[in-house]
Amino acid sequence: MNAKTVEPVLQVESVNAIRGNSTVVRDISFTVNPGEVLGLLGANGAGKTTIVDAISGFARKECGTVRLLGQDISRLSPFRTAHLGLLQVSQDRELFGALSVEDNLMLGEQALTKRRPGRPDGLERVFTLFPRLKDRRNQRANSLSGGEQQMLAIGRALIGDPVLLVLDEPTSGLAPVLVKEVAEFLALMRGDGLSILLVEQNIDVALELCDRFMVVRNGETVFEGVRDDFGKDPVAALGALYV
Ligand SMILES: Nc1ncnc2c1ncn2[C@@H]1O[C@H](COP(=O)(O)OP(=O)(O)OP(=O)(O)O)[C@@H](O)[C@H]1O
Repeated sequence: MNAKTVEPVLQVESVNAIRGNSTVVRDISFTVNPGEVLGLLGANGAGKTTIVDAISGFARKECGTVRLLGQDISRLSPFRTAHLGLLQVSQDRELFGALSVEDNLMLGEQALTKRRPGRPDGLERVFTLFPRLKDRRNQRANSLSGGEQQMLAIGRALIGDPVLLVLDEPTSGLAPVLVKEVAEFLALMRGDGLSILLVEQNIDVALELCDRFMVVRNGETVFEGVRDDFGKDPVAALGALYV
């Protein structure tokens, strides 16, 4: 495939983003190509969430451009970017605890229905990918394990048929056994050819899943590259970029 002919799913150009009254992210530029998993990495407070929030419209941009499949989405609200297929799963998952697994998933389908009316059943596609959600379809979301809740939050985004899936630290706060489980279902999604922007602090998970890596520190990009760029000890090389 000729790389020059492939239109990126996401193009971010020279974005500065604001939290409160401060510019906490400066001059961020990157692309996500179709079927690629781009890892956005960095230590606590480096600016990862602000970057993805600026892309999806949750955080204010001071300047810069964001394009989704070539369309300028820089000034759109999160609601509009979601309807164009940029679906973000936030760190706190934002599930409706008192609602069933199935009802939580059906809420995700609303984004799809507005964008592409008439598309057939997404629920079954999610249940095929995550049979455990099918087993628990009538259970309340707040009765699920942490890993299952993450699976549900991602399933709800998948049901909206994302052009780009943005995952903000899906393994955050999970016990090691659940981190492994989440990594396994992310690998399944990767195999499905989804385009994913993955915010991740866990170096092992990132190295396992990402095609390319971008590391930020103090709101600026300090590294962009592929696994081979890390040399013989990628865990150490990547860890050194965090500090
Ligand atoms: N509402 C706010 N007002 C001012 N500064 C903020 C606000 N929210 C976040 N910040 C600051 O912005 C910077 C970037 O935070 P951000 O949450 O994007 O980092 P992060 O890399 O996602 O961190 P974490 O991994 O802890 O979620 C931090 O220095 C943080 O203190």
